[in-house]
Amino acid sequence: MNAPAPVVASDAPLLRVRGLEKRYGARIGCAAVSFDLWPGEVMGIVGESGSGKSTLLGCLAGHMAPDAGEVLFDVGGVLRDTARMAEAERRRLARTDWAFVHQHAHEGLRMGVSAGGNVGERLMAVGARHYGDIRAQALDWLGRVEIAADRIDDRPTAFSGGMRQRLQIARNLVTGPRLVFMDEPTGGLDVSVQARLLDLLRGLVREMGLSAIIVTHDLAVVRLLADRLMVMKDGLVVEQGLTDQVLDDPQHAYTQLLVASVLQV
Ligand SMILES: Nc1ncnc2c1ncn2[C@@H]1O[C@H](COP(=O)(O)OP(=O)(O)OP(=O)(O)O)[C@@H](O)[C@H]1O
Repeated sequence: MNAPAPVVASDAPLLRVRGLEKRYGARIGCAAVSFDLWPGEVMGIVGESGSGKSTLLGCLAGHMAPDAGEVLFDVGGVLRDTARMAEAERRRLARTDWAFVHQHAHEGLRMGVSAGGNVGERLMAVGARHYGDIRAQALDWLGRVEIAADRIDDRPTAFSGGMRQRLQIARNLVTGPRLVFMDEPTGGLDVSVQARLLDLLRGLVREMGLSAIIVTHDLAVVRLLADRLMVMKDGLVVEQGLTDQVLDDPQHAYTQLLVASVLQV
């Protein structure tokens, strides 16, 4: 008989990860990753290229199956292992409770559908049916991400990189997800566009009390957005703690190097 699922109190974490490991043949993608994410908390994951950030995010978001460990998510007050639940149930969670903001906006948008449609179809996916309400909410969200109302019928192909990324954010947040995964959300954009997007994200995170996990190689992003920080190297977590603490007083030699290399720029 299966052991009963642990019932969690209201002060329990939203996400509990224990001993997570993913290998690609003999190569480690990530290993021995453990942490708790609390409601309303933003965690940044930083590390050099190949350190395992995307692998970890992919395992957390259910895009790939870990080889070992648990990814426990609070579903109705019960911590459920999302890595081992039925595919249909995980897909439902991905639609209702999670959001995923890709680095490249085109991966998270439907390029052949209007801006309003991109936002509206997510509402329809969670049951909205009234056209007027859907359009009104889409319009409201376009405004929140600073896209002019008269662009609602334009396709994202007619948008700039920064606008596309803001549209992807609107599409992801319109349904009020409980956990948002972001993979280099400001990567690949001009510096001035990055700054504006970062400002916008910071406003939304605070206003909505978002719980989020943000992968980035940019320490400015975590400094602005993340309450807590996890530093990865060669697939392992070498340091984690409060963002300011880790960046201002890094303990691990690799983190010291990372912080120093940014200061020199
Ligand atoms: N599909 C794959 N097949 C084999 N090895 C892989 C695959 N994907 C990733 N790896 C390896 O796993 C390790 C972690 O890669 P990962 O992409 O997670 O790192 P990352 O920190 O996200 O890097 P980047 O910042 O460049 O995206 C690396 O050694 C990488 O070569």
